[in-house]
Amino acid sequence: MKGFRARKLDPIYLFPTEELPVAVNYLKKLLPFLTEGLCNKCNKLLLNRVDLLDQELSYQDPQPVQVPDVHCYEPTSSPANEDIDKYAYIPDECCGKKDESDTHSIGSWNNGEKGDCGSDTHSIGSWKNGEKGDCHFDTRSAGNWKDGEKGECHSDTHSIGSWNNGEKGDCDSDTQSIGSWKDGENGRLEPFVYKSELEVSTTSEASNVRMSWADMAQENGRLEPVVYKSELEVSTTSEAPNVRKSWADIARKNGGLEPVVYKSELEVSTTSEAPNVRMSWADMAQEEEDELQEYENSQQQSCDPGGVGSQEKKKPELSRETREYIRFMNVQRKKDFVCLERIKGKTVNVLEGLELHAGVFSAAEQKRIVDFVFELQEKGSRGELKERTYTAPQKWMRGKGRVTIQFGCCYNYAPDRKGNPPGILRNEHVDPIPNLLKVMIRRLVKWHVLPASCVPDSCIVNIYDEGDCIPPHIDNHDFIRPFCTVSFLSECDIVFGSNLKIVGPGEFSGSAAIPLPVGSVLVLQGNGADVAKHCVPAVPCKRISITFRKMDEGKCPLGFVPEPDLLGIQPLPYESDESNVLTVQVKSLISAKQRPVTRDGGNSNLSEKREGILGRAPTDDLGSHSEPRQTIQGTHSDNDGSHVEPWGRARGTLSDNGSSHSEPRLTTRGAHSEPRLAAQTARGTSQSEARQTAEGASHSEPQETSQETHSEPRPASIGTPQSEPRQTPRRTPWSQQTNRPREAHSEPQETSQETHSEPRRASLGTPQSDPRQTPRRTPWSQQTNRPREAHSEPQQTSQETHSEPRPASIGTPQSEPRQTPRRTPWSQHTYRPREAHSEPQQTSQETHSEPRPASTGTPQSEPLQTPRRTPWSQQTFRPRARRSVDR
Ligand SMILES: O=C(O)CCC(=O)C(=O)O
Ligand SMILES: [Fe+2]
Repeated sequence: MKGFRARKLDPIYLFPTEELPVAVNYLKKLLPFLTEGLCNKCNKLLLNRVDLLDQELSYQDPQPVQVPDVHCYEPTSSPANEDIDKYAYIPDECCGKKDESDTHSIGSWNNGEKGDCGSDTHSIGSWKNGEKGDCHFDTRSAGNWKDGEKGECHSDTHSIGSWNNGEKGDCDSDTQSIGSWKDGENGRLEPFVYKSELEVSTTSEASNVRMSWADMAQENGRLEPVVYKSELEVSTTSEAPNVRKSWADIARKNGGLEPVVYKSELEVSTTSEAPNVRMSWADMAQEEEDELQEYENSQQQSCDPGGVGSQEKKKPELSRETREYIRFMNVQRKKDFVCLERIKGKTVNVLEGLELHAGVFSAAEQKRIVDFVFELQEKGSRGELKERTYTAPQKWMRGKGRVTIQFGCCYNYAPDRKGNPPGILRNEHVDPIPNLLKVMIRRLVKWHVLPASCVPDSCIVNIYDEGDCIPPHIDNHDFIRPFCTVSFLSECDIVFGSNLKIVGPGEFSGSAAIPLPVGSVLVLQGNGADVAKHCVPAVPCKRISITFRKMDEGKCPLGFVPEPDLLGIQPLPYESDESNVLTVQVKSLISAKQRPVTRDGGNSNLSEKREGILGRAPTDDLGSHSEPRQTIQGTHSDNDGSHVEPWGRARGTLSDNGSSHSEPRLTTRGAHSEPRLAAQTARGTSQSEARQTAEGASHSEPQETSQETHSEPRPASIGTPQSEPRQTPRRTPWSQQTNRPREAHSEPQETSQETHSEPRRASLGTPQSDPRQTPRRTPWSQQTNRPREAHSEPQQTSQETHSEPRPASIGTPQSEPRQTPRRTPWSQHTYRPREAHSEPQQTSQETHSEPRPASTGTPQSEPLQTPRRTPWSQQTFRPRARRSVDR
């Protein structure tokens, strides 16, 4: 302690005192890096210094560490405690609570060969460095260091910046972690983002590409007719998949978007492989009379002269009711997600119950909502919201999590220092749901996104800065199902699986990665909500999500009064037959609209070629796109391409096109078109039955079981090269995702590796040589459903495996030494069956090795440090490759 005090002038003391505990904690966690390559002496010296700091801190603040409260931090009375509160220090020790839930860790680091956590682990900065550091029970750790051979965790884990860095750092559980290690440039909500967006949007080249809602949104109200025109043009082109550039795409560049980028997007967008259906929504975004616009008008009558408001003041030709109905009918709904896992000997579609709805919020609406969220954030940061409403992580801390703003109830994602369990804190109060968000709720119910029986009465706004994440978790059952989350600003993946793994700081791998398009609504229920955990790995650029949930009646905050204007919401009538006047009217309007326009001036029947945000659209009429929830179930089991189930046809198309893809998984492809039935059968059989199985088993089962559990059967034909050497997870685009069963047992050994090499998005068009340290995203508009060039990547089988189709035009140099994850457009994702058991190692690994979208086109030899993502359209639910992050 003496020596320590003598070093009081060390730079470490430039830190505010209250920040030291976290700094020291991080230092401890970073020790493996800091000491790597050092001689013993230096190593010891460094260790001693950190240790001294630690001792000093203990001396200064003997407070016990607290559990991280990811979404809802405990208020504290002192700055020092505040830090602790927010980052939840918990002793890293097994406390014997084997309730398969909630591991709360901050910066935990499993560094052993097997870093599996089989239980409820609450750790902060725990460091498992041994070969076995197994803990199959509730472990609460803070900054501990375990030298075990296995540090396994099979449970609900809430971690902040946790990092499993061992060869097997499996966490098959609910992990609530805040954060990736990132430079907490917190709250970079500078207006210039918008400015740059605006700049871009006004460039001539950009205008044509911007047909997405997001594109329009960035116009900040200046929705020039030409934009709509171009949107329409684009949308009618047959192949141009993606013109949609999100604000975030632009925003992330912080103003640095070169026109050439847009140009290339345009080029891509005009290529004709994938039509863009979104223009219809965009067109409809002009709905000045819709609810959101009305809200806008009522809230800011004086704002935006010449902007969206005035633009849209043009006299609508149709009644508001008709226009709303058109929009409603154009909502694209994907409800057939499939990712099979083997749980307790049964095959379970862990994505059963998930739905993705696109086109629910127009670009203009998104813009309003995002602006409103930023206003809320500012209010919160100024202390103008209730204490528990607004929570912002400390800016100086990497992996600090994200800003959260809660309404309706205070939700404790993890036990807090007061000992409150996860769930709704009935004695805490937050602000009521703002009007605009209530408008959103009404939209969600009216448009059949959420059932009228489940009108949300609470919500949480998540504001992710680049690098922020939400760790694996299952939403607490204080909220009933379904619930949903709406995405804004930028697309990102949400990863699902019964056995999610921590791959690195803010990086997680799982069975399936689903891209969340800007403006989309993901509905969670069934297995997708309760068997699979979900997480959002560190986002490549700023993102906002709003999660709407209805509280269980018995769990509402004391004194809670339901919002009167959320009562009695009536869903719009939906009738698939011609008896509904609106339906007829809308259909004729839409078919008229679709017919003529193509970008090149030719005629094209949009209905034949367009591709929706959720994948390739069915070739039939509107009904295909807009079928409400009730149609889903029946549709799943049959693959007849009926328009009740639009995506079945979409998948068929993809399968058919499989041969055209340059990706080497010919077998897989072949398998795609053929085994669909099998897949669906599997799905059908698994859903009801499997859920029960999975419910009890998925979260906390011991390893032996889990091994079997997770080893899924798959059609041999879909074999993914077992030998793939990939180091990091990759994602495959959505549009290529099919509902085929994953391949089981085809993989030789270590599951985990594959596991971690899972879903990724192959990069499109992002310069590989890019010196940036942070992930770049490829503009939506560049995302195409073209097969990526196969074998262009330097390595072996895996390469093949992962070389999925990608837009040739957007080809990214394969040899580039990328450091950060890249994403591939979801339009290329396919849900192919995962390959099971192809991995070389032991059972436990298998246990945790989840299905992953086979990769796509990324060179196996790539020195990636972080997971890469593969475009949606290329995504398949193949078994994940073993974890790629080798130490
Ligand atoms: O940000 C997202 O899309 C997911 C949010 C989420 O999982 C949650 O709020 O529980
Ligand atoms: Fe969630």
